[in-house]
Amino acid sequence: MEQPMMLTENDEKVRKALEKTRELSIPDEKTMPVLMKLLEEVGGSWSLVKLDNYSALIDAVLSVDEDKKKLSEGSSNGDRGNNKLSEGSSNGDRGKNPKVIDSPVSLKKSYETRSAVSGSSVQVVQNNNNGDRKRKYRNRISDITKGSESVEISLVDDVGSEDAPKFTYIPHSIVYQSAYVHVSLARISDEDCCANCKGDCLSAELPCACARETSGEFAYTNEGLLKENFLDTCLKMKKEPDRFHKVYCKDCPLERDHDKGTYGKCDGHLIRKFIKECWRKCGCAMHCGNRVVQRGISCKLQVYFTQEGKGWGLRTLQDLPKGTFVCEYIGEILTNTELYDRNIRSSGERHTYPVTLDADWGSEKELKDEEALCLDATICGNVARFINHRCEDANMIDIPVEIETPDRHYYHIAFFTLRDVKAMDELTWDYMIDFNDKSHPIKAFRCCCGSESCRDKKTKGSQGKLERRKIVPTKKQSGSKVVAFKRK
Ligand SMILES: C[S@@+](CC[C@H](N)C(=O)[O-])C[C@H]1O[C@@H](n2cnc3c(N)ncnc32)[C@H](O)[C@@H]1O
Repeated sequence: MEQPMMLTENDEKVRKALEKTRELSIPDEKTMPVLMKLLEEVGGSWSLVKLDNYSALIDAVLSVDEDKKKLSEGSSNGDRGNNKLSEGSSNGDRGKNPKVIDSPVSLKKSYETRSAVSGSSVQVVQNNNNGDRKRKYRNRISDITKGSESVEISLVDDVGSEDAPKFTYIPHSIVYQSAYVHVSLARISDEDCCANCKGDCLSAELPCACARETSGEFAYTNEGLLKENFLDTCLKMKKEPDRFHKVYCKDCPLERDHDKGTYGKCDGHLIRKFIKECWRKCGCAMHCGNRVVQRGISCKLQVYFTQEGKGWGLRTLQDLPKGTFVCEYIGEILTNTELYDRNIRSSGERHTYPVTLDADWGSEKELKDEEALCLDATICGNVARFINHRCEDANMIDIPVEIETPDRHYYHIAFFTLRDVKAMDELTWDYMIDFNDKSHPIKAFRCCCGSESCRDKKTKGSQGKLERRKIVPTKKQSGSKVVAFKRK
């Protein structure tokens, strides 16, 4: 008699497989028996199990759940015979029974095909009880970044109802057409860099020129977290902007009536606190503690389909301490006019993704159109395009970061955690929408944030219902907000 395959969690290969399924919140107890069965089926071939980022294993584990569900549905219909859970393929009744695991040959064939479509939604072809072949979509993309970030970011849809989001993943913002973003070494003066530094600026006896922006103290701790006092001041500025200094544009792009070519009164732009990171002209190394955002995403993140009616959302797969850099807001860099034109042409999509870069708008007498910029992640963007809004008690904040140019028409927007965040918690951001601003020409979405302090009072009792409405910023509050337009 053949000996059953013995697997232990200490086995390196098993450990790696379990890591993958844990990312999808599948407990090890559920994975282990399926993994053993799968290995038996494929003749112990780990290369088949690992193929396409463990898709065979993940599918097999998820199929067990689906099959159990079908079995219980079937038994309540008095249809027990046809829905018996198939233990492999030996009963010759495949047409009627949902499959648990394919034969090695079909498995290999199916996953070879799947590898070719890796990065798009996975189509599972299943037989239903009547033997009809029906298509069911279960979105699970192992890495939406397509290898462009240093970590993989998966996308899962437990609800199983939604098509995979259509957008192009880009890890860095790109000028769409007319935006003026001029990055040049000549523009970086000696005061804006630390050419004489070496290694890690945070370990130096005295803070270098790059700490000047943050009053001679680096914004980051030696552990790579944003300092608490810096975070707290940024939060205060966001919550109580009227207590802080504002600057006013002569012709504010947010107040422009694009049809008449006239401008309303500027509501003012907060003088925001910037982080300034070391960059190319600096003498320090890439591991310098004052280079956090530019090193990119390092947390384990996942895009998932929310249950509350917010569409896709972003969650963390690991505990994150307060002050952790999560990701940057990446998108196409558009001028305000380009965004206006894009919005006019858009057919009122449910989700919108533009964010203004208005931190410097009031500091000049005249702001040219090619200098009034925003980031639009609708067509091209990174994982931040999935961050949903939460009123008042969001767990992240957006902070402007200067990296490659001291010219503040263009800067980075980085998200940091505002408190300790637990693994599997949704990552949220307060978009600063005034849901009660009836005078605004474009209505915001109906908020389903679930916060006790939700500002969208009129939606109380109607959570989960979605309306086709557009994000708009409040004119009274400040921060990296979505762009407003004057529309007839
Ligand atoms: C930047 S996107 C966030 C990702 C989006 N949920 C998706 O599926 O692509 C912003 C859009 O998400 C939705 N959204 C974000 N936060 C929400 C909330 N608290 N309640 C309802 N919808 C929300 C709105 O449709 C909004 O226009």
